[in-house]
Amino acid sequence: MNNNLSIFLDITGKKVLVVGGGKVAWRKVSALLDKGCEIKVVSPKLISNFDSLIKNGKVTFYKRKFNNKDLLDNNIVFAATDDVNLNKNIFLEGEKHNVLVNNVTSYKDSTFIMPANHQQEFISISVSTHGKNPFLSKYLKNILAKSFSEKSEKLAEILNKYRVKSINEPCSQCKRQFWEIAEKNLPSSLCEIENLSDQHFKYLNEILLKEYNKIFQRGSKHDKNH
Ligand SMILES: C[C@@]1(CC(=O)O)C2=NC(=C\c3[nH]c(c(CCC(=O)O)c3CC(=O)O)Cc3[nH]c(c(CC(=O)O)c3CCC(=O)O)/C=C3\N/C(=C\2)[C@@H](CCC(=O)O)[C@]3(C)CC(=O)O)/[C@H]1CCC(=O)O
Ligand SMILES: NC(=O)c1ccc[n+]([C@@H]2O[C@H](COP(=O)([O-])OP(=O)(O)OC[C@H]3O[C@@H](n4cnc5c(N)ncnc54)[C@H](O)[C@@H]3O)[C@@H](O)[C@H]2O)c1
Repeated sequence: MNNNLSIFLDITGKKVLVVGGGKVAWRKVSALLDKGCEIKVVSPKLISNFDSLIKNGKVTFYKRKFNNKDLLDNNIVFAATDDVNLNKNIFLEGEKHNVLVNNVTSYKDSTFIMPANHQQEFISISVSTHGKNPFLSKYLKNILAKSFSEKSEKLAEILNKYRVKSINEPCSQCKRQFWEIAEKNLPSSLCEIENLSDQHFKYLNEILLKEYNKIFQRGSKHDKNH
């Protein structure tokens, strides 16, 4: 087993430093773009992918080697250099100052690791092998991404309607009952979701609406009587 906690972290307003300016640093910066955080890169060299980001102010670049003081003013640091010892040192310094460090050359000397991620409007898919096999994470994520296409988004859209509708309903037992019935009426595999036709979606929506009205009318009577 491992001690990793899977979480989705809101990084709006966070100060993020990427140490290194190669291909891996670029991948990490790409994942951070448009997430509302402040991105700085420190590295003596940079690949040209960074040029436009620096020009349009999305990334602040410091053309020099990392020094330990760089850690102090940041919430999250990516140690993405090709120097294994330096990356480990950045992690150890981060531990001292409670800064979260992702070390791209050692999952053991990291506070957190990045999963392979595929993001859609309603659904995100993240796969990790607890640091053991990033190729496998990427491979599985790509397979899953194909299955989670517009059909699962459409399903999410329908189900979200009932989530919004029921969120302020006082009867939590009714909510549980509604989602149990919903589950019974849903496909039981990704493959079946992919095969849903517009007619199926229409039918599903009709069933859910009928069940919703039945359960919550029953729910309000239940509340009045007790
Ligand atoms: C998923 C992804 C997310 C991302 O980076 O955003 C990610 N690595 C990706 C790709 C990838 N990485 C590597 C290859 C070449 C094949 C191979 O060597 O295996 C490929 C494939 C490719 O590039 O096609 C090499 C590699 N990676 C690490 C080491 C060092 C080590 O093993 O300790 C080495 C050896 C370096 C060397 O030998 O020189 C370490 C890590 N890589 C992780 C994440 C974390 C664990 C994730 C997990 O739990 O599975 C962790 C621990 C730390 C971290 O970086 O967060 C991203 C896919 C993005 C996408 O979806 O496209
Ligand atoms: N975690 C992953 O997903 C993953 C994937 C592939 C490779 N890797 C490993 O990650 C490392 C980086 O890979 P890359 O392809 O980006 O390498 P790279 O050689 O393209 O880039 C290394 C960068 O580190 C910078 N650097 C070196 N010393 C520095 C210092 N003292 N301060 C600041 N920056 C410094 C260099 O200027 C360069 O920009 C390699 O060791 C590689 O084996 C990790």
